[in-house]
Parts: sequence; structure tokens; C-alpha cells
Amino acid sequence: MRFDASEILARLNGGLIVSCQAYPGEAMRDPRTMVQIAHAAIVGGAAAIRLQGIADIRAAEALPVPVVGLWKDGDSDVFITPTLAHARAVADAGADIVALDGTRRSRPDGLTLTETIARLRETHDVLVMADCGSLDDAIAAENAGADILGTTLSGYSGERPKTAGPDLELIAQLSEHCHRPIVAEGRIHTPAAAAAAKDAGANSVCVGTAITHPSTITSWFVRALEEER
Ligand SMILES: CC(=O)N[C@H](C=O)[C@@H](O)[C@H](O)[C@H](O)COP(=O)(O)O
Repeated sequence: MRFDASEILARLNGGLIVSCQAYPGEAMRDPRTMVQIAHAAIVGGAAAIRLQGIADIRAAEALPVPVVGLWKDGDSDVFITPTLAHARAVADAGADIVALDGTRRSRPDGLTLTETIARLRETHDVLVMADCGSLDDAIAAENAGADILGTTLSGYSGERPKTAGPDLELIAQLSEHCHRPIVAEGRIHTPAAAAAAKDAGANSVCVGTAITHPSTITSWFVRALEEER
């Protein structure tokens, strides 16, 4: 961890986290490319960067903002930093915040979220962001010791509908019932949607696709043109 915990939380509060991820087989799936995009996002004002994979997190060593690290792996439904070993590897790679699956689903290594966070803390001084899919997840994650609650898995874990934009209802629920900082994440595609997520109660907003995934952004424009035909 390159920043202390209170500084990280202060930087995140009110700020934009930009998620820089390319997917298996894509041309941009290269740590150097992801870090270059991260630098560009920081120039634009990103308060923190979210990166996937050990190589990308290692390559981000010189970024001047906190790094939220995760490792998507395995074929289980629980695939965002699914085990304690993955969480330790993300922390070892230099992440300031370890993002992990924060749902109530069973984890591939058989540990509970509480055990995972407690054992991670025995070996690493990092903040933990729980990627949740519902209010019940977030309450459980907070009780399990998570420092930050994300709405990342809303629409992907079976508990919430996949809304077209951010799940504003869930953000508002977390804001009402939880006590840890909330990161609104998932399907935030416009500046107006980011502002709406903040208005709904998010402390920070994380945007991925709409800033850093050109193939998807291109497809939005192509589809709009096709609809005009
Ligand atoms: C569900 C899942 O696997 N979410 C991932 C988590 O890291 C990423 O694929 C998303 O891009 C990220 O959450 C940002 O969301 P959006 O790209 O919608 O702005």
C-alpha cells in the first residue's frame, strides 16, 4: 500500500475512479496499454484507478493515485478476486485497495468473506472493497470488515435486475443502511449518470466501459446509426 488508509479514503471521497480493463483476447489486453490509459484518465482528473490482473497492478507502481486492484479468475460464479490467495496476490502486486467478490455466495476456497478479510489483514496492510450485488451483500460485507462497499455486481449476481444505467435504487439503499463509503459502479455511461449516482448517495463513482473500452463505445455509435437507417 503506497498511501495511508485515511489519505486513500479522503482522495476517493467525491472522486471518480476509472476502471481500465481489457478482456481476454482483446488487442488492448496488455499491462503497458492499461497503464497508459490510466495515465490519460489521471490527466482528466481521475482520483483513483481500478486495474485487473497481477501484471497490470504491478505495472501501475508509478501511478500517482491509489490503485484498486482485482484479479478476475476461474470459472466459478465468484470470479472477482475469488479466494484469499488471489486477494494476497493482488495486495503483493501493490494494490492500495483490494477489490473482491463481496456477495454472500460461497467462495471457491471455502472461506467466508469474514475469514477472507481477517486472514488478508493478518498478512497485508490494505483496504478492502467488497463488490456487492445487493443491499444484503453490502450489510454482510460491512459486518465482515470491508472498508468500502461497491455496487459492482448489481445485475450480475442474480439478486438485482440489470438496469440500463447505474442501479440508483441500490445506491440509495446502501446510503441509507450502510456506514462505510459507497462506490457506485456498473453501467455508468454518461456524466449525468455519474452525477445521479452521487446524488443517490455514492461517495465515489467508478466508470469503466464508457471511458476505457473503445470497442463497446464504438458499438454504441454504430447501433445509433443503424437505428437511423
Ligand atoms: C461485473 C464485472 O465483472 N465488473 C467488472 C469489475 O471490475 C468490470 O468488468 C467492469 O468494467 C467495472 O465494474 C466497471 O463497470 P462498467 O464497465 O459498467 O463501467
